Amino acid sequence: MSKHTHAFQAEVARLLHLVTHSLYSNPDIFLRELISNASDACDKLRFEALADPSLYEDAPNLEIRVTFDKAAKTITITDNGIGMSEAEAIEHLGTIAKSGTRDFLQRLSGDQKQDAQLIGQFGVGFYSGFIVAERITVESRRAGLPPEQGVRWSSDGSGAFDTETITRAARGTSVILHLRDDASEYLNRWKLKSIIGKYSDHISLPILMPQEAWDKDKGEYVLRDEWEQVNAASALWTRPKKDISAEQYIEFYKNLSYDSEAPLAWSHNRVEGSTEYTQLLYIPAKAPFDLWNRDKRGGVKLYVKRVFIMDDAESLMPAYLRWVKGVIDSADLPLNVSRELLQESRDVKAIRDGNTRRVLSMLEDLAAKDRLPEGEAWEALSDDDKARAQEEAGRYTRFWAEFGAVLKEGLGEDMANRERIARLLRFASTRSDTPSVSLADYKARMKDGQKAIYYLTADTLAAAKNSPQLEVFRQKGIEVLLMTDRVDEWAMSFLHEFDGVPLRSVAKGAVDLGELQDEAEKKDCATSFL
Ligand SMILES: Nc1ncnc2c1ncn2[C@@H]1O[C@H](COP(=O)(O)OP(=O)(O)OP(=O)(O)O)[C@@H](O)[C@H]1O
Repeated sequence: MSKHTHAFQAEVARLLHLVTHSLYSNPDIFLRELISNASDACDKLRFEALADPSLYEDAPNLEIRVTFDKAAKTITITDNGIGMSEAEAIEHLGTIAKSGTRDFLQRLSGDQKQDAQLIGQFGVGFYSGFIVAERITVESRRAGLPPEQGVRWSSDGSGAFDTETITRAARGTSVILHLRDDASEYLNRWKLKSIIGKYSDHISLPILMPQEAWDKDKGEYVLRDEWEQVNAASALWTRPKKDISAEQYIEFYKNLSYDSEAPLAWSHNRVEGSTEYTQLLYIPAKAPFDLWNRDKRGGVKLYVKRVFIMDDAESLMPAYLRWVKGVIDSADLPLNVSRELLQESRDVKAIRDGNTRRVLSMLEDLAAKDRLPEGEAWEALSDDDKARAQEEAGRYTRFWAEFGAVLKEGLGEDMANRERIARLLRFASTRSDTPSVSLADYKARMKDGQKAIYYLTADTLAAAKNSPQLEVFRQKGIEVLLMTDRVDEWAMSFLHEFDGVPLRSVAKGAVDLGELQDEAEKKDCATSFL
């Protein structure tokens, strides 16, 4: 049972330094992170046990227990999930595997306040325990290994950690936080219970806490041996819509996405028919920093009958919608579905098409409500409706500023929905410096006799506006769309017309302004393009 000391990977050491040294804006999240790990560990066990049911040993009911000890100043979070072998503990708790956390480290600015906020947004998983703990001990035993092959991992969060082999009868993991003196407020049942209620209510496993009773002799509350479930423990998406409040949807989104901002919109549906599934999809308010990484598609989690299957369910969402977050729970897919199978499955294709259509209609809805109704239409609204309309106005503009450029990829990627995507596009133009002009707006104000929608691509708005190619259009009072995203030229090459009107780049040689131009002007114009 010898003890070994290991150095943390340099990146972990940096992260820990930050966690322990920065003023943390919301220390409560340590519990959310550790409960989420415990829940993941149970999901993993359930998944592995599909192939090998003996992994359940004699404890098939998966659960998470949270308790504390005032005298010892500890909080313990225990799960009976997959557990870790000694080698796994060394690897998983000593290095950072997640690319997200690495990106996070790269983005650190050195400004403590800003960086502390960033941690809040990302959540740094296990290491957030060090926000409140001066030492963390983890005791674990992997499902399937004998009790003598348990492990104790321990660290004070500076450069190194120790491991030793222990005997542990129960499968799974206990994370024991030895609290710092200034974190003793967490040695309180009510406090822990309310944090669990706030952040972890949706966790689909029971979270248990010991009950408390008044001890007359001691003159204080003491913990009893009886356990009480403190979360609702029904996966949020399985509950009927009418029983879920907006706050619960938003909190679930924050847990899912690590985004600190509320989403712009969500949509929750049970889809019935030849393929049955539940769909809960969110449109975030802010783009992630890795939006341009087309390979990264961790937004939508796939469950099969409430069993978590995989995280980066690429097959569930096309690349141009990779920023959508949410959950799909299918009743039809086999539980042991593999990545390869996912790609071939007709059910999955149906789910993906359904998701795409759903997101597009959420965006259409946001777009329709982006501007407040005017005149009589506005007057006709009740006060409640006016308030709602005011709240919803401007959301599509926000969406477009964050995600518009990625949505344009859809023109090239998703032929079936090209028309719908085209209606969602917004551009700056010779009439508007902000990207607020839709193709429909443009078409509605085309001049009599104008036969095409004109656009110009350039590196910047200033360059576009100063382009000599616009001169003739200005003279004729014809609006030109100004496009400055890198993706524009590529994307527009897929869009030849909109609602029966052809699209023309003003840069592509002589432009025929048709009846709007007399012959002499046409000649001038043609030479000016040579
Ligand atoms: N309770 C646990 N049971 C089993 N393994 C665990 C447990 N907690 C952590 N681990 C292991 O340690 C790894 C690192 O945990 P950490 O929380 O830092 O990152 P993560 O879980 O991968 O990411 P995140 O928590 O941000 O989703 C996990 O991926 C998992 O393999």
